[in-house]
Amino acid sequence: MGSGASKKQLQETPRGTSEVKNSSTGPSSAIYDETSSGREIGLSKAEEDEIQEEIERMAQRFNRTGEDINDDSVAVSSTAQTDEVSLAFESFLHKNGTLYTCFTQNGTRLYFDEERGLIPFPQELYNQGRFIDVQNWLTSSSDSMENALVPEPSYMDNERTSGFYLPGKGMVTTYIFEERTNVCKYFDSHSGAWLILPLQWEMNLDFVKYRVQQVKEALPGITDYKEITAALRQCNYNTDEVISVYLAIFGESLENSFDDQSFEETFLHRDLFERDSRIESLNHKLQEREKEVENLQVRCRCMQEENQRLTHMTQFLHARVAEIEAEQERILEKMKALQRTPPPPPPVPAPTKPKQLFEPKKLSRLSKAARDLNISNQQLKATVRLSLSEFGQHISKLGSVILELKDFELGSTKEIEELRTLYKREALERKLLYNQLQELRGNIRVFCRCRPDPQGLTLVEFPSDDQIIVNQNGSKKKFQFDHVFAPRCTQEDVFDGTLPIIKSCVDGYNICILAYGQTGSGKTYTMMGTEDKPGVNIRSIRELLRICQEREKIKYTTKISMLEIYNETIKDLLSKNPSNSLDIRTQGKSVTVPGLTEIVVSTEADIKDTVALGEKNRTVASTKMNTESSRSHLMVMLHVNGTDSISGVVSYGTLTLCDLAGSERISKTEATGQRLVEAAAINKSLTALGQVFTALKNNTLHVPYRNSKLTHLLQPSLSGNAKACVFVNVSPDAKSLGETLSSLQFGSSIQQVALGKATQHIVHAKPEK
Ligand SMILES: Nc1ncnc2c1ncn2[C@@H]1O[C@H](COP(=O)(O)OP(=O)(O)OP(=O)(O)O)[C@@H](O)[C@H]1O
Repeated sequence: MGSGASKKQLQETPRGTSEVKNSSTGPSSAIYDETSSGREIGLSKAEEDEIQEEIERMAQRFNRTGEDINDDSVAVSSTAQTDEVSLAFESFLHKNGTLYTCFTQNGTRLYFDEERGLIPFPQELYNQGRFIDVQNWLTSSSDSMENALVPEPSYMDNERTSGFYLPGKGMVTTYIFEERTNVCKYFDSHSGAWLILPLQWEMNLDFVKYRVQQVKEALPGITDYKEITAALRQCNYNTDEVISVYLAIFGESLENSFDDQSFEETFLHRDLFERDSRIESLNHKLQEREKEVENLQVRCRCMQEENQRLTHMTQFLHARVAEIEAEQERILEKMKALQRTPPPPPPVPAPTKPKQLFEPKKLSRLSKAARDLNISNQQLKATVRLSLSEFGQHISKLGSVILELKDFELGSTKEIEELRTLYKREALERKLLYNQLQELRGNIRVFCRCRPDPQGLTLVEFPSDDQIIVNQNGSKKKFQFDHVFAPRCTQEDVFDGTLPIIKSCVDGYNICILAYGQTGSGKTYTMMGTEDKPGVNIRSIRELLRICQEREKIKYTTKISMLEIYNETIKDLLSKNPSNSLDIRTQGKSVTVPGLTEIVVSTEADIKDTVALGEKNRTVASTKMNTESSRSHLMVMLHVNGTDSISGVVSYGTLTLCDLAGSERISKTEATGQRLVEAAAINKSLTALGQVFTALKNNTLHVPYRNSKLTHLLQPSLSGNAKACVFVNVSPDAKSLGETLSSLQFGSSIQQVALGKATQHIVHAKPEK
């Protein structure tokens, strides 16, 4: 291969386009004709030679000679001169982002393949890309290239790392890799540059559309076309890769559906997850701080004790010194007195030798002992004084350490207070998020209420406002609910818990509140309450009336009906003949009780009168039947219909308040006769209720609503149209342990029942003129 390519040759050599056109047939050549935009690059002779030499070197390195290449070539002209090289370099941009630099030798377009060396440019590539004006292309992307050459600041490393919540996987770490991906560009004739095609336009390319469709068919759950296009971009337009990425993240669920709601749920989940981890770390910090303070307090106490001990010791030493001084004084006095004492008168001569009372020897010994005593006393006093001053220093040091500790404790207590406030706020926000999620899913809210025990003996504990622990033979069983109302909670507290759910009744939602539990556990107290402490029934009706009256532009009618289900018969408690039984009628999704009395209420007095009438009839009926009220299910229904005078929207909401009969097992009641019949009826209806919840939880096609009058009547409230809330009432006493556990288990199981997002019952009527 020579280097005889001259400028003249370059000019005379037709542009590569026509050469290929001549040597190629089929559709590829046509495409090439349209797209080629190769440009000759003006080079000096020396540069040409240099390039030529480089090409030769490369060919040799790969043991490829010009002849070898010609053998391989498909479209090489045999008559062409072997040493003629056209230095009209052309750049071919493949769809996959590869840029081929070609040149023409002996009328054949060649390019350098890293594996095979110099080879003819393959025919099949012509319709897989296009020739580009490399200079313009480089100019258009020069900014980014320049940037690429500038070393990135170190913080970029951190910017590339991040975290993200993926459903089913939790928080995952992300890293922005520098990988080569295909980029779809368009030629902007105005600027003469290749620019990145915006995603929205890219979606309209047949090439992309086809692939998006493929992904969509494989994963019908993904509805966002733009998102799929973006994913395709990232995966070099490889549909298989996109599909496997989605499946890896979202799993099989995408093969079914993944609608807006699921996305919303995902985001809520993420927020919830983040909040949980924040709460956890706050909790951790709080615990650490509390431990620190506890340690400090212990240290402080030890120091104070030490201080006290030293003070006592100092006092004792002071006293001892005083004692010694007094003793010394006393001895000295005694000695002086002795020395002063005159010798006694000579005794009456006796036959024996007279004995001296104070021999001089003895006296001098005594005085020596007194001197020694004095010296040792002085030494002792000096030692004590030294100790005392050391003690004093020690005590003052201790005092300042104690002060420091107290300061520190104060600071820590403040910090703990702040942490506690933060913790409470996080917990509250978490609760709000959780509620939103529950709302979205349509989960049944389950509240637990524990009644007080008159004897004060209790087997239950309340570690937090959403947990209850039951102590059973030494082992502890923990249950978690949306809220747990401990015995000290008031009727107001309980009502506040239900308020967010109840309120939406005025906007056309069906709301249902059930009270479940054994006899005497406080169901009636929770729902109906007493004269001075009204329960959820009266309070919620009162609140709904208040909201209705507040909304001046919407005209509301509110009606109450009350019924009782006793031994599988329905009694109208507001009727003049409450003992007459009524039937249920089903029409489509609506379930009604034809003939059921509805009384319009608009004031609190109306509510009280109506509810009192219902209760009176219930008592009359139960007396006639020789039974107790708790042996039947009571349902109070408030129908709230509103008409918006401006928009003409009419809403239909119903609030169903249901005080269920006692859930205790027949065996425990030891019922016989009439009581056995009642217990069997209750058992049947509560079992049916359990079956409905189980079917809903398992998403089965058939939900056995019609297995009892109770579930049949509750169908509209438990079939995805409504928001439902269940109170699990429990007693804390030992003899109710079994029933308490079974009620709590029932509550736990229905917590997972998701009714789906509640539907608003509204119609658009013509607005009033
Ligand atoms: N939280 C509470 N605070 C004070 N008293 C309560 C509470 N819960 C229940 N009681 C009292 O306990 C007694 C039994 O309660 P209640 O009648 O509400 O139970 P119940 O579950 O409805 O029973 P039944 O199934 O027989 O109707 C009542 O005297 C009630 O006033």
